[in-house]
Amino acid sequence: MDVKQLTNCRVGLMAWQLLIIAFYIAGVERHGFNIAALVNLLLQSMYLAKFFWWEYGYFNTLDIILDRAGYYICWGCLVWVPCLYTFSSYYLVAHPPQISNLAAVGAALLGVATTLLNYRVDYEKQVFRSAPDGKCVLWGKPARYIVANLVTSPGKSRKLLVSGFWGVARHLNYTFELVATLAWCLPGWGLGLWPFLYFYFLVALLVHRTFRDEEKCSAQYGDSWELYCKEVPYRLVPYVF
Ligand SMILES: NC(=O)C1=CN([C@@H]2O[C@H](COP(=O)(O)OP(=O)(O)OC[C@H]3O[C@@H](n4cnc5c(N)ncnc54)[C@H](OP(=O)(O)O)[C@@H]3O)[C@@H](O)[C@H]2O)C=CC1
Ligand SMILES: CC(C)CCC[C@@H](C)[C@H]1CC[C@H]2C3=CC=C4C[C@@H](O)CC[C@]4(C)[C@H]3CC[C@]12C
Repeated sequence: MDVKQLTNCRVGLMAWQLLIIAFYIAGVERHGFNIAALVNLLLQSMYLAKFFWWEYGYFNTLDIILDRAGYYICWGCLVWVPCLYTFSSYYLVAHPPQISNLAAVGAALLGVATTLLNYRVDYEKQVFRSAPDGKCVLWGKPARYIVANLVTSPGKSRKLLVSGFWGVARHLNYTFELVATLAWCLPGWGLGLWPFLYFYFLVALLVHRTFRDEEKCSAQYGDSWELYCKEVPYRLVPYVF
């Protein structure tokens, strides 16, 4: 049995989905139907559906490859995810959204677009890594890549994609994820800072994760990683960071 698949995917993320449905129903029972609360629920449900669609790709990430099934992951997924990740919906139960229907539709469009883009970035890497010899087409052109020698296993190498989104910035999946999260928190606009609690946490987590992931890549690929960073100089937002 895969302990991390059980804690992260089966318990943590399914609790996230069930709790936000319960919070939405509690909000409707208290204050009646509100389109902004529905947008908050539907955007997160879309994000979670996308996660389960892509779940196989998750098995190649830091959480599964690098982290052990210790306190950080177990407590994080069993307690932190159900409490903090659902917080924007929890807050709306006692404080009904104040934004207009038009603003709610705007948030919905932003959320759908950035969730799809987040998926697309992860998908491009998955397609590239599973193509024989890295031969695949991205954005209408054959994918370009750097052959990165593995310092940790001399004689072996892997390919680093420099086409498509992976040629624009080194962690564009995080950038789109942050905007998607902001979009589902927007129904709490005008209710103070609390509805955005998960968004602040995610900014800190993902900025820290860019450094953690790159430390791992630098140790793994050495000079080849430096070369990739020269080709793709920005982490999250081109020309900014
Ligand atoms: N909501 C949340 O709490 C969080 C959500 N996420 C989301 O989870 C998803 C996965 O993110 P994450 O786990 O951080 O990992 P990533 O999908 O960003 O993968 C990072 C790994 O990909 C490989 N890689 C890096 N650059 C390239 C390249 N140019 N070409 C090919 N391979 C490359 C490296 O591994 P190697 O070369 O060794 O294979 C690197 O360690 C994302 O959508 C992210 O937004 C992530 C963290 C938290
Ligand atoms: C205790 C805390 C300060 C920190 C706990 C962190 C963990 C609970 C989270 C760290 C990384 C998180 C995730 C990574 C990637 C994911 C893919 C995404 O599409 C869905 C969410 C998640 C599984 C996410 C879940 C929580 C973490 C493991």
